[in-house]
Amino acid sequence: MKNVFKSQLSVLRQRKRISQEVLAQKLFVSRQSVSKWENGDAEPDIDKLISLSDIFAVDLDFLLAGKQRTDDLILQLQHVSKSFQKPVLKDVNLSVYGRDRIALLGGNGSGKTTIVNLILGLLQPDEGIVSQNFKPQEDLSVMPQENMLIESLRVHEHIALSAQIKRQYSPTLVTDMLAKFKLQQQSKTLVSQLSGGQKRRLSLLISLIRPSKLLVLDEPTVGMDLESIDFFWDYLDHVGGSVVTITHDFNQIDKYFTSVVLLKDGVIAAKESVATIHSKNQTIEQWYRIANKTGSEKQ
Ligand SMILES: Nc1ncnc2c1ncn2[C@@H]1O[C@H](COP(=O)(O)OP(=O)(O)OP(=O)(O)O)[C@@H](O)[C@H]1O
Repeated sequence: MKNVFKSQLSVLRQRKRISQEVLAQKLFVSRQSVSKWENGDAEPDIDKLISLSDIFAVDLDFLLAGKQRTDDLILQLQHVSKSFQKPVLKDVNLSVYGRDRIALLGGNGSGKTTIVNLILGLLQPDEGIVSQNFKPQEDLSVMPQENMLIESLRVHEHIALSAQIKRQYSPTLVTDMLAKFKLQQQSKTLVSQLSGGQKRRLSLLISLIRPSKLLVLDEPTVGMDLESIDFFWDYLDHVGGSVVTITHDFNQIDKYFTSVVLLKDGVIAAKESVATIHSKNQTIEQWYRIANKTGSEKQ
């Protein structure tokens, strides 16, 4: 348990943006004790473990072993196959739990968007089952790859309309969201006149108007400048619920995700928790490069 725990502790602490010092104060221990736990040189006793799971709002299983509770299952793909002119997905199994943040990885054409479309119900599997343990109309939020914005509306009108559709409208919501997403100056701009990055920001804003159990994102940071990318991941980190994202933004996967799923040749070639990868002193990019090699490249 030690190896996974030390990585979980460090990831959860950084995600909460608290220093070792502050965590130590909360637990009435020395900063050196927290440092030793994160280095794997010592382990906390059970009282401290329980306090840690409270502070990070995670289950003990998740804290110790990166495992989620099975009663928290919100989405499951079981033996899912999908073909177009040729097989794209073959017998894919994937489970998403309550606080999962899953990065879907794989080369071009490996089937990532097809999985997302199956999750969203935009496609039906040829074989197998996609079961959702939530109400899609209320609990599912999406930021698709293509811009689905209404270009003829002004930014503030679009936010107000989306909020009304999602039954979240309040007089202050539009101004609050514009401020949070740094789009105040574009409030009266026509959506058609926004830059590509501003459109992605507005898409994200709209997908987050309503809290959801599952947020699905397809290459969300494509077309954003560096400042917007940082803002995006930082903001996403404060979103409750589970997140399934297609992204190859490896630095961010290291920081913000709980597990990675690698698609190759129509199957899930590898699935691993980020804590386990870190416990082997690998970054996600290093893990991906090894796991995604073809058989002949590995020899
Ligand atoms: N509607 C469709 N009709 C025919 N073929 C399709 C359709 N959708 C996807 N495909 C094919 O299925 C394969 C997987 O496509 P998919 O978009 O899921 O891959 P991806 O991993 O998301 O790729 P990328 O990284 O390039 O976005 C590709 O060969 C693609 O051409």
